[in-house]
Amino acid sequence: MAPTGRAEKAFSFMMTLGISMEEVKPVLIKLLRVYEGNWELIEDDTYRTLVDAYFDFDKDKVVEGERKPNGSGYGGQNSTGEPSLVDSDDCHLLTMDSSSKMLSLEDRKISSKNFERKNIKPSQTITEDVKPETSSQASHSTFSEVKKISNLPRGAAKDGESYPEKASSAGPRGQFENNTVKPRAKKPKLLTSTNHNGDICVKPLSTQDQVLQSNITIASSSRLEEVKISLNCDSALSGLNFSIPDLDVVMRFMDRKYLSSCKTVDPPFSTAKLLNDLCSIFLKLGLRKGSNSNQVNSHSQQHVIQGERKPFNFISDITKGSEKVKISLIDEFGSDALPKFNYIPYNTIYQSAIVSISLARISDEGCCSDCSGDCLSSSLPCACARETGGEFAYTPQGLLKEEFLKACVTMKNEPQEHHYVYCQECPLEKSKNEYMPERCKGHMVRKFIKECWRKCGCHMLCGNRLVQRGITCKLQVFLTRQGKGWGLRTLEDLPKGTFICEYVGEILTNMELYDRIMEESWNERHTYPLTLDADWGSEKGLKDEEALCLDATYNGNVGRFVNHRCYDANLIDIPVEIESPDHHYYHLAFFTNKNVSAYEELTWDYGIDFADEDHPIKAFRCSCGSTLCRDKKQKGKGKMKKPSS
Ligand SMILES: C[S@@+](CC[C@H](N)C(=O)[O-])C[C@H]1O[C@@H](n2cnc3c(N)ncnc32)[C@H](O)[C@@H]1O
Repeated sequence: MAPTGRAEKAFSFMMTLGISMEEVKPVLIKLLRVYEGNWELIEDDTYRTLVDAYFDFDKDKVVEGERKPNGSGYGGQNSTGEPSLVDSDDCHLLTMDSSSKMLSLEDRKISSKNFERKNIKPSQTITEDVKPETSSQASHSTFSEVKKISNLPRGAAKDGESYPEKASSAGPRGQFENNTVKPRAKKPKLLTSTNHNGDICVKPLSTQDQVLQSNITIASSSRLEEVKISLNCDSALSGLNFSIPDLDVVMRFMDRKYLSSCKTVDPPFSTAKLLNDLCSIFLKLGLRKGSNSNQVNSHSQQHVIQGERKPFNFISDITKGSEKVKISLIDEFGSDALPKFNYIPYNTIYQSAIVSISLARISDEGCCSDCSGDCLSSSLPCACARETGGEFAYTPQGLLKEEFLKACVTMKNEPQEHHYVYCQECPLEKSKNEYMPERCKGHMVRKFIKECWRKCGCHMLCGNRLVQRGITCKLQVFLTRQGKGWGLRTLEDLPKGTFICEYVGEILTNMELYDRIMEESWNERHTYPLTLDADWGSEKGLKDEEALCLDATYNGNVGRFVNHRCYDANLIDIPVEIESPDHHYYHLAFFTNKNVSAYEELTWDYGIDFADEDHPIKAFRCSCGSTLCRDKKQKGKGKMKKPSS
């Protein structure tokens, strides 16, 4: 029996706590029985009941060993005196009731093996074997090469024409000045191995030295750890199946116990109790992990012999600590290789791109040096709101304003002739054929947001500094089921207008991108370049070094995982000016354009025109699943009308 949508969501949520489907399933079935199928009670308060029930179940199973007869377990009362939910006999029967689509116990055990660092080979870094690239090859482009560039995701299209998508720029948080990505090795093999090192993987499985590790820092006053709280594990634990649990998971259990459930206001609360609980949760999770990891080894051997099962993968933070929030990655099916790229939180110049950032270029009229505090709370909008017609684009709650969002969505979905500008010499056409470039096909005029920046007098927490403060939502990279590869989803409900993330990559000139595509076979399954062309049409004689693109193939952030959806995607990409007053360079930020529920995939419309016969080689066969899908080659698709916004 395949899990229902609600069960799937519950499993996905528990996965984020590092608990597999196999482990959750018996508890969930029990709860459903006890609550007579009332899902609300289970889903309430972000699955609090399920987590608590699982935890009690797990505790009884692992710590107490053999379950006692009815009365002391889930059928009676648990140690906290709360009614328990499952009895041991049923539990056994229910565990046998595994559906073929769910991970079996073997899956879970084997999967843990994949957490081992050895499964992700120590990578060569991007600094190895590097040679600078030249862009000179571009001038020798042939017709077939020209065709290849059409493989890129393309920008919002005008009447059936489409162009490389726009993206935006560099270090919103002011980090990229003079940061140049070291020249990339020419062989993709080298580069693609730069991906995940130990920092971002779940720790290796239980070993004696881990077991005996002590003084594990759980909190500190700052990174310097002037004052810190450490956990000290008793060496007697080495005699048990104990392995250091993932601290992130421990903290989430604590959050759940105290914060999400508002237990902090209960009379029994005390700091000492909280810290004791932290220790006991650490112990319980460690024992669970230890007992799992012991089983892993034997089963992973079985895996090799039988060659049937593949592990699933879980990485607790793909950002390597470079974002304010951790972003996990999960492959519930164990069916795909881990993504190979280097995580960077800010756009970074690859080599020749010119991105002028200087305070002198920001005029006094172009910033708000006289402001202080929060610009959004002042009675008159400051100079930084001029770009958006004298009104700030953001609400005091940190969301995009409804009217602004609506105007952007309308422009994207229903572009009019006057929404386009045309270059005299289009960099895109020039990169395809330098000597006889074709006529510019037009670039969509974009609505920009302008954020306050360093010359402004306001606070870093000013409401007009949203994108530059970085990602704050709970996000997860996951393996999609529709053959789209990896995708991005939210782990929490998000209101319309929420900032999700930027699209971050290497800043390349258009020529460099072309060279990159030509030099390499570019046979990769997925492609990640975008064109920052919002300003191309409005300037005469744009220099090559000013016609910029972003490529997240080798270096990028979580934005590189956002898949395409035709028309009714839940994200919209909006150009944001932060540190660079000219619009050669800008940031491309994703915002939700509707309310999005937890565990929904986040998608944006790449603007690809699948019907464009001039570009027979498509970037991909679209499987977005939208009833408005533009890829009419997909079976069962008729002529689709654009939605009105
Ligand atoms: C920017 S990447 C998105 C992340 C990518 N899925 C991955 O696994 O890394 C763009 C690529 O994802 C795939 N993709 C995105 N949206 C898709 C869709 N609607 N249908 C099929 N493939 C899609 C295509 O291979 C495309 O070249």
